[in-house]
Amino acid sequence: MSRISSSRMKELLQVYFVMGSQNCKKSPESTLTEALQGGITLFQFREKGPGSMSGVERMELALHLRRLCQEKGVPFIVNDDVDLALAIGADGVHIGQDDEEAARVRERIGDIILGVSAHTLEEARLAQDQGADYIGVGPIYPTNSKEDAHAVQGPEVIESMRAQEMDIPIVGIGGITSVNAARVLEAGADGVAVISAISLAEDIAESVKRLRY
Ligand SMILES: Cc1ncc(COP(=O)(O)OP(=O)(O)O)c(N)n1
Ligand SMILES: Cc1ncsc1CCOP(=O)(O)O
Ligand SMILES: [Mg+2]
Repeated sequence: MSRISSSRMKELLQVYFVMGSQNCKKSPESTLTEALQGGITLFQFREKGPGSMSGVERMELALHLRRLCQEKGVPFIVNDDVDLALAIGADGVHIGQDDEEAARVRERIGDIILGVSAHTLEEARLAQDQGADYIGVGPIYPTNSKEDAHAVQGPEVIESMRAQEMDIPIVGIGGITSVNAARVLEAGADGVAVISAISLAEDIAESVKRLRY
């Protein structure tokens, strides 16, 4: 296997659904099934925060959701937990600045997808040098889905990274909806990463379609 190409990574980032059972009104299985029917291009299992599962229950949920993604050919990324990603044969891992160091994670995971959160140009450059395939930038807008989120940055942070010749695949995250997604793409993002605009939507498949450009 070899590392994913930048052009393929950019395609996969178009509508990136990030979710754990704690984010869902319906069951996580139905929520993901409907999101897949709507056309999400990438999925991140983020079972974390108040109300989330742990232990065997969490592992079983991960395996079930991974199977749903496999059936639709959508890559399955695990948030934070490199051991879980390796144990279940995930397609990738997403880590932040407070997680295990990106260079070390790259050594452990081989060529599967590595996403790293970056809030500044310096963090973005370091992530790229340490083997990230994409960076997640945000929160772009205010979010209710992450208690310890950094300060809101606005789409300008992506504009400024692109102006400094950062060509790495970028996904914006935080408070993104069908109303403001176009602005995030205009700023230079390759796609949008979303929790609540999909997981809490009345019509989940339709909410995904409205995020696709
Ligand atoms: C696509 C994407 N971008 C950013 C994040 C945030 O990661 P992190 O800063 O490690 O925070 P947690 O999600 O772990 O709480 C993400 N998960 N996905
Ligand atoms: C995981 C994460 N990282 C930065 S903001 C955020 C939460 C995004 O959730 P929402 O799309 O509901 O604002
Ligand atoms: Mg993290």
